[in-house]
Amino acid sequence: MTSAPATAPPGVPTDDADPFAPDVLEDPLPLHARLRDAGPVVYLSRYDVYAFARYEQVNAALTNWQGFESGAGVGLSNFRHEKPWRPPSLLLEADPPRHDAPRRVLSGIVGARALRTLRERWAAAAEDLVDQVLAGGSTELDAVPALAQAFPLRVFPDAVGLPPEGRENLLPYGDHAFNAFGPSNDLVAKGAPRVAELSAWVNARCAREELAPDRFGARIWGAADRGEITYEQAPLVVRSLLTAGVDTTVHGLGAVLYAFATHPEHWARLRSDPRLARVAFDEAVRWESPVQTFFRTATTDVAITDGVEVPAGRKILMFLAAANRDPRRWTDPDAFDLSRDPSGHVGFGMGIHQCVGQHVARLEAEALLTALARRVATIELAGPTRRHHNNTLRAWESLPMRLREA
Ligand code: HEM
Ligand SMILES: O=C(O)c1ccc(-n2ccnc2)cc1
Repeated sequence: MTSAPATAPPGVPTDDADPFAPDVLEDPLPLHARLRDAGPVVYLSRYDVYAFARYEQVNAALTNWQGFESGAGVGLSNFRHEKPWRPPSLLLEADPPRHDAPRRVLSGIVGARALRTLRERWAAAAEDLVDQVLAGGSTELDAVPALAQAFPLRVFPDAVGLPPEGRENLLPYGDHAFNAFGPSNDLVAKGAPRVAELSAWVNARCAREELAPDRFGARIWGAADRGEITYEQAPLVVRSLLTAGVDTTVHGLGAVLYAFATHPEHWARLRSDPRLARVAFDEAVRWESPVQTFFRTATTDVAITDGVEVPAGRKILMFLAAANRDPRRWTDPDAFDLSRDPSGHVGFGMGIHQCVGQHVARLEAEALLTALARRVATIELAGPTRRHHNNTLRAWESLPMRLREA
């Protein structure tokens, strides 16, 4: 804690922490606890933003789209004052009414009902991948490239209808996009040299002629044929899928694999009842929160608690991960617990912007975990783990693991 700078609002505690500093990205838990304990809202003087770390305030902000808008950007940059690095998202960075039609179209294409036809195909793809990694019997591998990255890249680009060439661009493009929600720090600078090339590749893939028929991408263009969105909007909606669709699930799968590798008793439970795969994934998303933070902008003076308000035009920083471990909301929040009911967690957001891809993520996780549970008796760490730093994502760089075949 430091002395409050001039612009600190009266009655709001101040903290000069840098949530995007390497030591915090390596282990954000102490900062999350400090911010939760400091109060319902904390002024972060370093970035001139208002932080919400408790479940109550994060949930309230997520569901108050009128008071806290996305249209000025959901990163630190305020689009009212700064030019976005790319044309804003028609979903993530839009408010009603502009947000409504793109959202309706996308939820019709990647929503739970729409995915039923993919269930068997993705289950088979997961079994093939597990057969491949277990080819020589029990094995040691790095679960990040071998499973967490390999499986989404095996199923998602095909589901979108992308051509086979260049798919290796998806991960670095998404990594940069998620860094770009944060401050212009070393992580953003690291991605800068490739932004033009990666953006050009992604933008080119959004064109109708690039996309295989009757897949997610082509169906977005089909919605434009029916007048549900315009032909100008269609490629940007495809871009949302390409930006969001890989890095998120890669790190969601990394989180759930790490959770099981460090909780052998839960792996045994999953093996005895593979139906636990879906709740295990949601508990891992609560526990690890692969997407850690998002910003909003106050559209008016918004009252938070008695006498404390966020002034119009200011940015708030919602610590989804801190809310997901708030002892005011969760019993034993730091435990990864398969018996817990994780519903209500904010790892996928809440309200009108709640993750439209959550069903894709759950289906990928269910497919991979079920295939592993069938074939792998024990899963354990087999060496030092390494974090991958990103301004928004909680991620693993390396998860050395030993898989003992059943
Ligand atoms: C573990 C995986 C994932 C996590 C943790 C996650 C998390 C989130 C969160 C927290 C939001 C809310 C953003 C906000 O309130 O500003 C969100 C929105 C969104 N997600 Fe995801 N996501 C995941 C996977 C996906 C996937 C696989 C897709 C695409 C197939 C996707 C597409 C979207 C889109 C388009 C939005 C914006 C929705 C809107 O603004 O109406 N996400 N996601
Ligand atoms: O429209 C975009 O570019 C975009 C949309 C959604 C995400 N996202 C974040 C968490 N789940 C998905 C990222 C980028």
